[in-house]
Amino acid sequence: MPDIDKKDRPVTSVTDQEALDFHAMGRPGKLEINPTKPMATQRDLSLAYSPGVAVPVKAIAADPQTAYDYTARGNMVAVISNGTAILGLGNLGALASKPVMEGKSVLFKRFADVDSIDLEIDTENVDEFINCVRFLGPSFGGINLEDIKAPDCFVIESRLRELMDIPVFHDDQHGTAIIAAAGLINALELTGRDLKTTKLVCNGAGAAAIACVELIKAMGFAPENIILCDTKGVIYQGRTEGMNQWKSAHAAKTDARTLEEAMNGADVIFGLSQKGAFSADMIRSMADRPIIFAMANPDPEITPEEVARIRDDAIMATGRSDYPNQVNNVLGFPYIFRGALDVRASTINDAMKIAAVKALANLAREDVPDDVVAAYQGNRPRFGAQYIIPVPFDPRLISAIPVAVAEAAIESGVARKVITDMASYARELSARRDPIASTLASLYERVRRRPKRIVFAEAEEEQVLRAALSYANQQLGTAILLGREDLIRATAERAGIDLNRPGLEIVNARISTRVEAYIDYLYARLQRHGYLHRDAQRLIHNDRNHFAATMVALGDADGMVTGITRNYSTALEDVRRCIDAKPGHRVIGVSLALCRGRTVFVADTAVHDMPTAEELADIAEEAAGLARRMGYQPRVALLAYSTFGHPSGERSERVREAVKILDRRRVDFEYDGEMAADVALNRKVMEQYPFCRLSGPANVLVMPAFHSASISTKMLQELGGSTVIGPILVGFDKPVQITSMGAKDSDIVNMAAIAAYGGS
Ligand SMILES: NC(=O)C1=CN([C@@H]2O[C@H](COP(=O)(O)OP(=O)(O)OC[C@H]3O[C@@H](n4cnc5c(N)ncnc54)[C@H](OP(=O)(O)O)[C@@H]3O)[C@@H](O)[C@H]2O)C=CC1
Ligand SMILES: CC(=O)C(=O)O
Ligand SMILES: [Mg+2]
Repeated sequence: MPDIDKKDRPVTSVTDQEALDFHAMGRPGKLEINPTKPMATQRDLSLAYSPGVAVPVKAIAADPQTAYDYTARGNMVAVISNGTAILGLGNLGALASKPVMEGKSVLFKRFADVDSIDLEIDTENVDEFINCVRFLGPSFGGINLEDIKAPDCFVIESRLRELMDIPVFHDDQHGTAIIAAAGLINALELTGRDLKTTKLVCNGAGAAAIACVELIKAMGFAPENIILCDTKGVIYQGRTEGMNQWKSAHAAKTDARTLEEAMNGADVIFGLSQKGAFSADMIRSMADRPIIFAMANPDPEITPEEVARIRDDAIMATGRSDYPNQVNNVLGFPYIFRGALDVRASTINDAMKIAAVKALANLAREDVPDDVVAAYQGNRPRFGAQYIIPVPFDPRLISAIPVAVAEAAIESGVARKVITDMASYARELSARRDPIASTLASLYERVRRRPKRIVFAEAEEEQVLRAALSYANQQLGTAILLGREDLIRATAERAGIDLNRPGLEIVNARISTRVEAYIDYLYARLQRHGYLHRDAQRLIHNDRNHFAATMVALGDADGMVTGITRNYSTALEDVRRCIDAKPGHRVIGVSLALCRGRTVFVADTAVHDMPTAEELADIAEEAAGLARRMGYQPRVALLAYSTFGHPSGERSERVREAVKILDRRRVDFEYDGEMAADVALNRKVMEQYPFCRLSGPANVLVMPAFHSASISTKMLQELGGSTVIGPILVGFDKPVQITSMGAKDSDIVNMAAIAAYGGS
């Protein structure tokens, strides 16, 4: 008998006390509501409430579609339950279902930026429930029904679908069916099975089970190969006990009467019933390489550890987050509603569900990005028995699934808004989840229009190769992979990266025909700085940063990215030996801090330790230039601990002097200082200085020294929940970007895109 494999143990687990503490800490529960408009002044109140609010009221009365423009309806989904089938815990009532419903609402927001509110309706009467929900249509863009027991859920959903003109979707039915079907397609592929001949048993004949069976039949699974079981055993033709019309529709022609008999020789078992429903003997009796989806929550019908004790050839999935292969509707409902809302679909139909199944199944077969690896304790999942379905933290889900759903809605005629440019819709979707993506979206777009050749100086490293591949895949240009070809190929092989795709080009420094030209160039630059010809030879032959930077200097590449294998200042010195500052410019580092929808440029976060007044003025100019190139109107604050002379002090003197230098230079952007950070960033505090020349809160902060720049950006990141991009190097004559050591592939590709943009 096989040992319990380490891979089958939960990757995390929580105690009951931890779960209670988590829900109780801070503000109890998991949800709060935040306004989207300022509500600070008398004028704000006049606009948001009386009298201003009357204007959209009249507009909506005249044209109901404008509710999507003037209210939150179009992005708002209600999660509604009566608590009659809470997970696999049974009927514990409406109130007890609230933690699950709050959880679903939070997942809507977290994964797909859909606003959502939970509504627990305290009735088990089907008509009362329907009457309660049917009149809520004006409030929501969609209704997500949850944890309502069968068969009531079937009646409730179908009646509400008739009565309401927005999507009504019972998640336990269709969400579960979509994910299970996607996992099943991949598990069949991995075990070499055909949909038409595979034998499947489904334990449970409630909401989730009936929908799963219906969906896989619609996708081509042979009805005669499926047996459903419930608490009374096999649902066979002619059975009368505990039946309803939904079970009857799937009654099997079989002699099997118990789950045990049904599972004997079965290829696939779906558990949508209750904890512990599968015994060791049942699992033992299944066919070779069985597919076991034990999806009951919170505890599966059988655990992966138990299965591993019985046999080692199974593909095993559960509904839980702490085992591999989580077949759970969390992978579906946020993204399916996202796509449906974005095209204002009147319903979620079969075409949209099947599109979601295919998109999910396909995604699991692709290489995963570092963000997923980071979310899963450094394990990189690869398509196989332990990874048949994407993981919930996969950032690609937000663009892959809604696009497929929206396209299917449009094609099947249920969309009330048509999206014509799906590629740009996919980019908008990524930006919804990732503030970096949204900030850099227009930059990426510009690079796509004028693709660039960027040299990835450390291409023997796996994350650099992934970034290069992503750079090429995103049509940003050609990624030049610098390194020893045999090592690059070995890394690519290990990572499953195909180097033969267009947009990737290997440059082997050792055999490049350009080596002599690069040595001559470098020797000419360094000979009066203590370097011999053989030193230049050594740097070009042995050092990737010098080779890459010289390539860029001599125009063999448009830009470079490096930094993974060497600390920042060393990499910067390497580059500086090969490339100068642009005439009249100074090389500095600017970090972008993204916090609650606000972007602030902070400088200098890379080069100058204790800048002089002259240098501070240069830093202000360079940072303002970058802000402008990235589409912002710069408002530059030169920061200090004091504000306009108070309290006076020697350290602020340098900053005051820098402002005077900018005055003399007659620069063409707004700037002022010296000022404290709250004056710079808070309109109200700034109003105490009516003479301040900034027209609004600063978006470029010039720090008095490197230590304050570094400390403040790191504090913003750790305490303020900000996302920080950079430092971005500006001022070099040729585009060069340096990442931090250990940067993820997505960080590297952002830096490569910024380098490419620098040359645009
Ligand atoms: N992983 C996922 O994403 C999801 C998992 N689920 C899980 O599926 C299960 C069912 O949920 P749902 O369909 O919403 O609930 P329902 O109440 O609608 O249905 C429950 C079904 O399970 C059957 N059942 C209960 N216990 C057993 C048992 N020991 N043996 C055989 N059948 C049994 C019931 O049989 P009978 O008809 O005879 O009463 C009924 O048919 C839950 O554990 C839930 O957590 C649900 C949705 C999503
Ligand atoms: C996951 C889920 O919705 C359930 O178990 O009911
Ligand atoms: Mg549920």
